[in-house]
Amino acid sequence: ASGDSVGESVNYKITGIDPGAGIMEATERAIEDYGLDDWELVSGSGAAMTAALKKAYDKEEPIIVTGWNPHWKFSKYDLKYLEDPKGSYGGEEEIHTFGRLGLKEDKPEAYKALEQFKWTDEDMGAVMVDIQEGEKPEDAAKKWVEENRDKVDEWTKGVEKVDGDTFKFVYVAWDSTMASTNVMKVVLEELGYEVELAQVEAGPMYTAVADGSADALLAGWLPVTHKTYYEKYGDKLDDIGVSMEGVKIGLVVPTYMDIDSIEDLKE
Ligand SMILES: C[SH](C)CC(=O)O
Repeated sequence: ASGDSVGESVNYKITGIDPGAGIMEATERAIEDYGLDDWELVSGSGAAMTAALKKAYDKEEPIIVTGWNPHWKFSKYDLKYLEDPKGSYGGEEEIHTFGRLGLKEDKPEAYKALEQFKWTDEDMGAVMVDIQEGEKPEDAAKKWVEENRDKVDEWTKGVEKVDGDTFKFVYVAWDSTMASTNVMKVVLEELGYEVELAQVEAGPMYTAVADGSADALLAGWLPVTHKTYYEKYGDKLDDIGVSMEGVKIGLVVPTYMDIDSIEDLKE
């Protein structure tokens, strides 16, 4: 009912994603920091979160989700981040590429391409929107590579081709990571690699690169989102480089909700 508090209007629930995601740890921290004692963070998956967002948005009902940029939801819906005056979500983040120790010696060509891999949220957004609109991730990636040959040529500048070497990426089914991992699969295949993609949860994504059973991951969100994973595994990872700057995480709501800050959830 309109007289309800924002908490009552969403049954004091924040709709999250997979439990291992760093944004979930950051949201638990926000619940603590802002004293949101009656509130519950509901875990699920990236897909379940966007399905719940669509359902609420289409009926202009209140909903609060764990959100991040880049993400196609911002081009599909009118959304806003809740201000985070206590800084529970940190500030601007970078997406790092982490390789297993020894990768530079074993697969120098792939390593150099990963070092040179750098793109913008618009680039990634184009792939994400195509996937969200029904294109297979690999087809959306192929289309982007063909339409952005100049950028891809920068990534592969000075990189020798190989003949059938294997390469294994691990990734979590976050829309942003599916876009980057499928694009780099196409790029490494053009260099002659046999590329395998393994979809895993966030913890296993880090342990696979740390124990060397996978070659690389493209979703190292730092300094805040994956701080815990980096503290645990950082000494067993090679930080190959930053593929994107200026990304962010936080709580996101439709603009039709008249709240502006995480503080407003306290009422
Ligand atoms: C792509 S999501 C911000 C990643 C995460 O929360 O761990």
